[in-house]
Amino acid sequence: MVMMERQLSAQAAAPLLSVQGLSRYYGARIGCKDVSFDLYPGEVMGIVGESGSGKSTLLSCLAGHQRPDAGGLSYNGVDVLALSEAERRRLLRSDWAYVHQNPRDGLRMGVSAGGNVGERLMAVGARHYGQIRDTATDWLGRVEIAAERIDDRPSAFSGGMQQRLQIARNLVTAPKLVFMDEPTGGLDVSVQARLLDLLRGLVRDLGLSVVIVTHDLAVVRLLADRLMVMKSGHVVEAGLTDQVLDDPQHAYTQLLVSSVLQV
Ligand SMILES: Nc1ncnc2c1ncn2[C@@H]1O[C@H](COP(=O)(O)OP(=O)(O)OP(=O)(O)O)[C@@H](O)[C@H]1O
Repeated sequence: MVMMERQLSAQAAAPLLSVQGLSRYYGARIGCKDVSFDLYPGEVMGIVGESGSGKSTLLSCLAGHQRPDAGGLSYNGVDVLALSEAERRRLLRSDWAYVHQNPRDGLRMGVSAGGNVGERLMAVGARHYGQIRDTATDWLGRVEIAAERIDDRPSAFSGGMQQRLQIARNLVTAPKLVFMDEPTGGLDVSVQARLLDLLRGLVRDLGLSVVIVTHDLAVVRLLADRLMVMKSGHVVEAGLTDQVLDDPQHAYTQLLVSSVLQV
């Protein structure tokens, strides 16, 4: 037991996720190439770049949705690429979460809002119906969905509500690492701003470690501690978010930043 505690405290100073030389090809085409970074507990890493730069490919390799062709990936010191399918699924259920851009990809549309949140709790062992419903109600409140909507299906919700429900479904099991793919994309600007505020509060309150992909620099400015800029599958610049955005070194990052300023 003491040894386990020692191991855990040693891990607190170690990276949660460690990525080395990750590459993924689609035939001869580069999806992403030679990406390396460490993500520490409680840290938010933003990945930005134009369409086709490799953000989604990288995120799906990190989250275990596709297998990289080369490179290493370890989580809490465990070699993720060496896990069996069953072990990987357990990790995805217990420690990781994935927020899709389109809430329909991350929700079960035929199941009530409460059921969408509750079934995640059941997947990690919760059995007491009353407690599951109470926790689901609490989480609906945290994402600003009225408790009276608990039995409604997501199809009766607005896009912003659906996205907030997807976030509740993902965070209810207290994951340590959350992958987010354009979580505010496809929403009205005013809805985006509110959702972003909500996400920022949750990330801070829960001390989440996050890898977030977006093409929106305002999203990373608000959420990300660090930033990686991708172009044609490669990371062309990386650093603290404010540093990269206020003083971009690479010509492509300068272009990204200045094109936002001109809008
Ligand atoms: N399933 C696939 N088959 C073949 N090539 C693919 C596939 N998915 C992505 N690619 C290619 O890999 C490269 C990176 O694409 P990716 O979707 O990762 O970029 P992205 O930055 O996420 O773009 P977007 O912001 O538009 O989603 C592109 O050249 C793309 O054409």
